[in-house]
Amino acid sequence: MGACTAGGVVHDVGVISLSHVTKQFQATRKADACEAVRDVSFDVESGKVTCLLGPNGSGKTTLLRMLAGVMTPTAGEVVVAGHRLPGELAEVQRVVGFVTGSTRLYGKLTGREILRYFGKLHGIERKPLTARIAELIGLLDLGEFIDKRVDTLSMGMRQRVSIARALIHDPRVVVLDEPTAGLDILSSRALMDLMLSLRDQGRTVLCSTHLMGEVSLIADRVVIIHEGTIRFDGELTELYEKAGDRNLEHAFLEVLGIEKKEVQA
Ligand SMILES: Nc1ncnc2c1ncn2[C@@H]1O[C@H](COP(=O)(O)OP(=O)(O)OP(=O)(O)O)[C@@H](O)[C@H]1O
Repeated sequence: MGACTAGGVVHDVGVISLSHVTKQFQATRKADACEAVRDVSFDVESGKVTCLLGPNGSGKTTLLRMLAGVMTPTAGEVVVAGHRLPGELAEVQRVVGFVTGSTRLYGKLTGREILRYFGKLHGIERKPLTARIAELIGLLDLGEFIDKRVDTLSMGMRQRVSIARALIHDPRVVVLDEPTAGLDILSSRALMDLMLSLRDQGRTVLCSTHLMGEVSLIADRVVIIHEGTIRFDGELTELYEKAGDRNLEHAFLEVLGIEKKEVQA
């Protein structure tokens, strides 16, 4: 793993490293065969927020699942913080926090009980775990509902507990799949602030989103995927340069090669 310096801060290059990664799904009774991700290679560095963008079905979730170790590539190599997947899954799970909308929380437990349970699974001692839970309650504003049963919470409240659960072990690599889906403006802002503060602490943050407003607020770097292949990989400033005096949405559509059709329609 190399290092580069930007603004006097040393960043680890390639904290997440994907090399020629492909994922094919076999045909089932419910779905056709599909190549969701095709020959994808890129590195994600620490001390930056990288946003992964792409239309519905472009392969974002599949890609994020593979680098969080919950799905195995058909071909190619995934290395996270120096640990190769799938062989070193336990090591990867120790350093990665994966926030995904598909996380199911056990409804009969309270948020605090869930955080305690996962904290213990990560081997965190009682005292530091109590302190970490208190910290996350503050950061994600969970105070009002942390002691209520999860099956009595709203979708947005559950999402906030789910984010806290993914961050309980204070991971150095944070991977978030559309984390603000279902959150109100205040909670979305709080989460974006949290991502920025993780970045400022030198963590690696990779986040998928559909919202250009979010991208402009938090992204240092943008990766655009379409039909399973990478179409853009660069600094946010480069995407702004593509946009010229237009907005980011135009630059996004241009990268996808569908801007002209949209304008002519
Ligand atoms: N388990 C699966 N079996 C078969 N095909 C799948 C499976 N999971 C995803 N796919 C297909 O892989 C492609 C990429 O899906 P993926 O969920 O990664 O897209 P996405 O970019 O996250 O989309 P969205 O923005 O809608 O969440 C889609 O064509 C999808 O139908």
